[in-house]
Amino acid sequence: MNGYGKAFALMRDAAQGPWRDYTRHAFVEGLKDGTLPRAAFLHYLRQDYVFLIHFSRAWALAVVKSETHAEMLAASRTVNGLISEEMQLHIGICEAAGISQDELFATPERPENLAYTRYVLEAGYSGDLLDLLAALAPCVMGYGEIGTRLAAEATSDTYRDWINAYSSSEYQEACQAVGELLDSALTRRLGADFRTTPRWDRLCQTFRTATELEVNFWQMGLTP
Ligand SMILES: Cc1ncc(CO)c(N)n1
Repeated sequence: MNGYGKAFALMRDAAQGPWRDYTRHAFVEGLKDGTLPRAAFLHYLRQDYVFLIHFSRAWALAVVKSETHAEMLAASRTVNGLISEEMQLHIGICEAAGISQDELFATPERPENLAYTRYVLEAGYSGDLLDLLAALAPCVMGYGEIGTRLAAEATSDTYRDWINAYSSSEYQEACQAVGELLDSALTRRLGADFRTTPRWDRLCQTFRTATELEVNFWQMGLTP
């Protein structure tokens, strides 16, 4: 399961344990077999809507931290995809469940949620595009992997809309574009042998921390 680029595969392999905890979390398995309680799913979705607000801000910061037109284009496309596609999924599912947009927008942010997005934003504020992308990659590609696997393995249609959104060709193409952006940004700033540079280990550490914060986010989802 790959196709999201060279650097992503290396960072994921360096964070194997947390990556497994993230992509195979009990919450994910509940989406797969339909045993996840509806209340937990809706609670998660409301928190995730708030997450996506700050996540979009972090991708907007990637436009600010870009050094080429191609980087700006890739980052701004991701901002647009988040705001015009992914957040619409949340609004639509919540509306169908009787949660109005006003209620959704007024969702109080849980600390696990806040910790994650502000960690990502801080990586970008105090670092360069590489620090920011290392913190952003687990979110984008993790859901890409989860979506692909669940589309193949789901034994229930209960959460099919959610699974379809993240296994869709649009979302998968977005993951591939972010993978290419990560590879090219690394090569531009650190050279083709970016793995052998002093910064590489720190970037892998940022990727690992963001992955651990994803695990906490699923755990929060299980406790409405
Ligand atoms: C917590 C979280 N991580 C990643 C994604 C994918 O964008 C999401 N919607 N929510």
